[in-house]
Amino acid sequence: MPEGQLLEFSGVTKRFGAVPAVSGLSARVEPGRVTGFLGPNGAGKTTTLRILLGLVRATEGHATIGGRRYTDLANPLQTVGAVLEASSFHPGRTGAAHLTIYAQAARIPRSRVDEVLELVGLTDAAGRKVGGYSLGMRQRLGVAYALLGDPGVLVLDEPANGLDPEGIRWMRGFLRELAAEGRTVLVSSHLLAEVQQTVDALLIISRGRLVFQGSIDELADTSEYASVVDAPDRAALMAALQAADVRFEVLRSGLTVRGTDPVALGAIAAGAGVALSSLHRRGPALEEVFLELVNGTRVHASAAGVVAGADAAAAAGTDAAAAAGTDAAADAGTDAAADAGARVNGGAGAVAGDGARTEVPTAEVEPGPEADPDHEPEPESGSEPEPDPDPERERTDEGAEAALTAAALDAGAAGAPGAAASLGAAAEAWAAGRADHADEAGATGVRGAASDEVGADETVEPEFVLERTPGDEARDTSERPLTAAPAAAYVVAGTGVIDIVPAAAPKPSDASADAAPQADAEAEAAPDADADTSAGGDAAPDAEPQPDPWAPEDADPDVEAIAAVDEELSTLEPPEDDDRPWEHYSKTDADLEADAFFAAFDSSGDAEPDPAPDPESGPEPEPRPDADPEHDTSPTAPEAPASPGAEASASQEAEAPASPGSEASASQAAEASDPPEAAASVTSPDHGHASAPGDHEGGER
Ligand SMILES: Nc1ncnc2c1ncn2[C@@H]1O[C@H](COP(=O)(O)OP(=O)(O)OP(=O)(O)O)[C@@H](O)[C@H]1O
Repeated sequence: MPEGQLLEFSGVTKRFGAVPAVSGLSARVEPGRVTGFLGPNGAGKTTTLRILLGLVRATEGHATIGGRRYTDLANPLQTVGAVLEASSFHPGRTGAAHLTIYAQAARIPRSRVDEVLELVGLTDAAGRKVGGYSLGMRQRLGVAYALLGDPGVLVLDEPANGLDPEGIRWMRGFLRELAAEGRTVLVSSHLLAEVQQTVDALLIISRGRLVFQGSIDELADTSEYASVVDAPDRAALMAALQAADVRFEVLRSGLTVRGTDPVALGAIAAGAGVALSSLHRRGPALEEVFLELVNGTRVHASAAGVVAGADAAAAAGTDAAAAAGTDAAADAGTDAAADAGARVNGGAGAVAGDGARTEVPTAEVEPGPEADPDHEPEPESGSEPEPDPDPERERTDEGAEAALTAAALDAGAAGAPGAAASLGAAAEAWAAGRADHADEAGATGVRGAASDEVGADETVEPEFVLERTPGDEARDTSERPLTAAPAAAYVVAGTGVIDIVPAAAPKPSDASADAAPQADAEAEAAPDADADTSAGGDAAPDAEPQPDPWAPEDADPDVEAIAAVDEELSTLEPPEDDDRPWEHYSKTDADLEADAFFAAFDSSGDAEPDPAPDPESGPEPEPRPDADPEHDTSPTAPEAPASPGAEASASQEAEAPASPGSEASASQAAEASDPPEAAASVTSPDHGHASAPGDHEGGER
């Protein structure tokens, strides 16, 4: 039986620029229980969980799992199963293929895939592509992924999202079972009602601060509770209570007693031989208590030290002021003063939950008593960050850090041979590369490698996925030569769910590592063999012959194995009962002809012939009488959009409409000649690294 581990947060603070996402959070999460991690939107739950999972670096403090930081775990996948969001699975892979690939990378027996699919009730849908899964099915798949390594710790971010009532009931029972087995289960939610029936313990945060820690029973003060008792013979009951010196109020619903709990009342009635018709405890609605805690009008002793200096901003109901924070306060290390509502002038930048930068309206907050400059903020319990023993951790390049994290995350075991090791090494190669070029992160458009600045998307999702911007090619080849292209790399979604990206074979003229995500996208297209995959097929005759990353002699053996698993487990045809047939639509010959016909008109206005075609790029493409789907899915296709050669190909493709019969390639070129779009599809936060099934499935719509 897997062993649950104690999770500890010690003075965890995270600031994104001026935005304090988490402030001095100290808490414990015990094994053998389901712990709810509650807070309103933007309270800092996800950030805290990401810190726990090593996906985000804490500004101060640390979080440990069984006394170790995540990055120090020997077998992370077997220790912690985590799902931070349900949507980051590649839509072109089947549920079974996803899990099999992760299992393989972590050296988990393949039989475990069937087990976890069964556990989450997805056996029947195992062979369907995730693009056709409902949100609830993705949640289940996320849980299956988390359980793959049979870990003792489960960390689930809003697992009930998207589940129907039956699914929510299932999830509740399932989590309780896992906790009953001794595992540590930490579940976030922004609704108390959602977790109320499931959790044994609660952590509640508001604006990054812990405001409650304890059991649900402890949420309200015992003095706020009353017992209501009644009996068919009410007079006899009243006499019994009076004899026991218990004061009561007579209401229509029964006798209301304060200060005596229901057990004691039951005993008194039993002692007097009075049969009861009702006995229950009545207290303030827990939802109200929760709201009061998060808006700062109620302070609970369990977090008294942490929330000391009651938050004037909260009292004034000015969330914006709290979110804005003040640099001055942060600099002075007086978070309490910042929250107390030091006057904030001007709008402040903040990042919305979806990662988009938004302007927080100016909030003028009169300083409350705690904003008094003489006011000494109370020390936060346990918030003193321990000095980090490892100076390496002090590096500010979060991209590199995240790469290392990812390497550890899925490698299964440090130094594990085979796929896990080679993939981990690849991630480390990236990490090293990023560390050396941290200052270039913004310029090269590597998302997630930026600093803590507000607006920087610091999630780890794209750490190994380059969004190419014009000029990247030059930097890639001259300023950042890679001595060896990684055999494969990870794509870590912002959610923490990881995908494995086989990379293109190294090639001097190409930053081959950059092609990896595209290769992944195309890898998905390959089994489907659809017609208008990309312009790569047409580009092939013009460009230098490219090594085929999928040819057996060029492919890393492990990558090949992964591709084989993919192919084996991917259904080429949707099942008959498929409820999303459009996800699997493949273009017919007639569709292709129509595309070609209209593309000729479109291109005549949009795609000007290139007056000076690059002489290096080879001869004009041969006009083709028709668009040959086989040709379009040429193995060289993966490299075209992401490599420098692709631009040359694309510009040549723009000429194609002038050549009779080449309209089909023109339409494909139009799709391929927009590298930023291709890059965006690789790093979409909604899909981890793919924006839509059609992007990867050879023109499926
Ligand atoms: N990468 C980032 N860059 C800048 N600010 C961020 C970033 N990630 C989170 N934040 C900010 O940190 C705060 C906490 O966000 P977080 O996502 O942790 O909250 P949450 O409690 O999980 O919210 P929700 O319930 O809406 O998911 C918010 O103000 C958010 O805008």
